[in-house]
Amino acid sequence: MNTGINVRRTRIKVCGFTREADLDGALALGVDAVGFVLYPPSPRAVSIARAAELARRVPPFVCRVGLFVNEAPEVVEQAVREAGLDLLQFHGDESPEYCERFGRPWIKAVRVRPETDLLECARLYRGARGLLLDAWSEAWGGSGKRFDWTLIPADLGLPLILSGGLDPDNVADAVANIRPMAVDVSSGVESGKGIKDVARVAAFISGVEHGEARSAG
Ligand SMILES: O=C(O)c1ccccc1NCC(=O)[C@H](O)[C@H](O)COP(=O)(O)O
Repeated sequence: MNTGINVRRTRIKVCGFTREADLDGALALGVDAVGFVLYPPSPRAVSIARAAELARRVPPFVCRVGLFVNEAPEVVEQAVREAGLDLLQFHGDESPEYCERFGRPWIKAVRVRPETDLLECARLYRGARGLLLDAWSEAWGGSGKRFDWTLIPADLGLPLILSGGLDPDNVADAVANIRPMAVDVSSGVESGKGIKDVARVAAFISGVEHGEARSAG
C-alpha cells in the first residue's frame, strides 16, 4: 500500500560540529548521526569536554559519533565515558583488535586509492558496523575530496558509508548510483572549517531524497 509517506532510507551523518546552533539546526532537519572530531590537529577538533557539552543536546535515537585518529586508548575510553558516544569512528591506522577493545560499536574509515583492496579491508575489519569509504588525504580525512566511486565493489560485505567530498550537488548521484547504507559529509555543508551551514545541510538532505527517488524510479 502506498501511504504517500516518503520514508528516507539512506542514513545521513554530518561530521565536525563545533557550535550549538549548527548542531541544533542539523538535528531539527532530521539527520541520523552527528560527529565530533576528537583529533586535536584537525581544524574541526573539539575537546572531550566540549564534545560532551554538544552531545548532551542530541535527542534519543540520534547517533553520537566520536572520531579518532591513532589515539591513545585511555583518551578514547575517557571520551566514551564523558561524552556518552554511541559509535566510534576510527580514521587512522588502528588495527581491528584496537577498534574492538572499547566494547562499543565502531566503524572504520578507509582512505581509498586505486590500489586499495576494499574487499580485503572489509574482511580485515569484519567486526565493524560498517566501512566508511573516504578519499585519500594526508590529513586523514575531512578533505572535501571525492574518490573514484567505480572502485567500490558491488558487494562490499559490510554496510557501506559513503564519504569524501559529498555535497548538496553531487549527493543525489551518489545515492542513486552507489546506494550506500549511509552518507557522511563535513566540508560540503560548511561555510568555513567547523562552521556548518544549516541551509546546506537542508539542501544535502534534499539531495539524498532526490537520489533515492531516482533509484526507486
Ligand atoms: O574533519 C576533519 O578535520 C578530520 C580530520 C581527520 C580525520 C577525519 C576528519 N573528518 C572526517 C569527516 O569529517 C568525514 O568522516 C569524512 O572525512 C568526509 O569529509 P569531507 O570530505 O570533508 O566531507
